[in-house]
Amino acid sequence: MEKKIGVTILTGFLGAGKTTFLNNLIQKYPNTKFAVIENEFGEVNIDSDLVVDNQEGVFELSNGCICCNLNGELREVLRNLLNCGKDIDHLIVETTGIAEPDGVAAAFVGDPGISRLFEINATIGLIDVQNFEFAINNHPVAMKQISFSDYLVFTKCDLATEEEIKKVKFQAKFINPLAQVGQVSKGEVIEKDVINLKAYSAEKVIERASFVAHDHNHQHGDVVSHSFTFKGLVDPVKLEMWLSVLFNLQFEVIYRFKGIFNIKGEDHKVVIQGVRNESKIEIGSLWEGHEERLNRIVIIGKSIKRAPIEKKIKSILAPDSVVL
Ligand SMILES: Nc1nc2c(ncn2[C@@H]2O[C@H](COP(=O)(O)OP(=O)(O)OP(=O)(O)O)[C@@H](O)[C@H]2O)c(=O)[nH]1
Repeated sequence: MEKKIGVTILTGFLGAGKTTFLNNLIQKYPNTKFAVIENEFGEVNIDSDLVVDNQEGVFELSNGCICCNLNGELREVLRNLLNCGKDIDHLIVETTGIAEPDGVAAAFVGDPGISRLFEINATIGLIDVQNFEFAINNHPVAMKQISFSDYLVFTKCDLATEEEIKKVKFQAKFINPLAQVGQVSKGEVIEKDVINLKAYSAEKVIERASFVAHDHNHQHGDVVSHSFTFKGLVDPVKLEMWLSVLFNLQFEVIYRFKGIFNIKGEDHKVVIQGVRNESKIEIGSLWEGHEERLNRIVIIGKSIKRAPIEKKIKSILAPDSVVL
């Protein structure tokens, strides 16, 4: 099978340090051939001129926001990128500071033509520790960016005290308990192997889910994250019906969905992720003999109530199942 091009999406509120991070990232991997897509809201794309040392080219998407009206053009740029004859290992998409990253990720997850050739690695969310409070209190999109990220990088740590950094990290983890975290100060190259996070792989989802405490909810403003753990065999047809309603009708309030299911008739863990109105279903590892077959779900979104989901969970279990 042809090797897919890894895709990393950079998100973060205006001025959070996305372009700075991008340049550091490219320098960190001198042997990786990067293509970069820069989306800028204005007609003139300045950020593309700020990307340094990139051999494989910077593709621009200007005068609109990639998460909404430029999504068709994103597909066009991806096609051009594949046809340009360059040997590309990894694609980085820098979104505008006001973009909703799920719309961009959905293009890579849901479009079969794209997902055949590109493999989403992760969404990296940049958080300016100094501007965090202002951004989340005044701009719902900043909340969404944090909620959706797989890896959160706290920037401008050189300008804040340890105490301030700790407070921001605590709050961000509260908003998104699934994300891994890192931090940078000006000019630093991030240590983590960020282009190989593989956050969308079944194994990584299973690994991250184990970090989230059982059955709880976190609330920050109107963004809430609920996690559920329950025993029993899940009926695949009922599950599919529920998720299809969730992803098609409620995707505007559900920012992120990750679930590991014990499906009736299946010896492997089934991992389902929701990205906007698209979903990704993967067969994960085998349930080990000694392992307790627990279903786990994490949902992050806006003003989501816990009780209806609990009710729904009971209704997707096969009739002979035991509920925790
Ligand atoms: N002190 C300090 N400044 C930083 C750091 N990261 C970025 N900056 C500065 O913050 C400003 C904004 O950084 P950018 O990388 O352009 O931020 P951006 O998120 O790409 O900005 P937009 O594209 O406008 O949303 C620049 O002046 C950077 O030099 C950091 O870790 N420490």
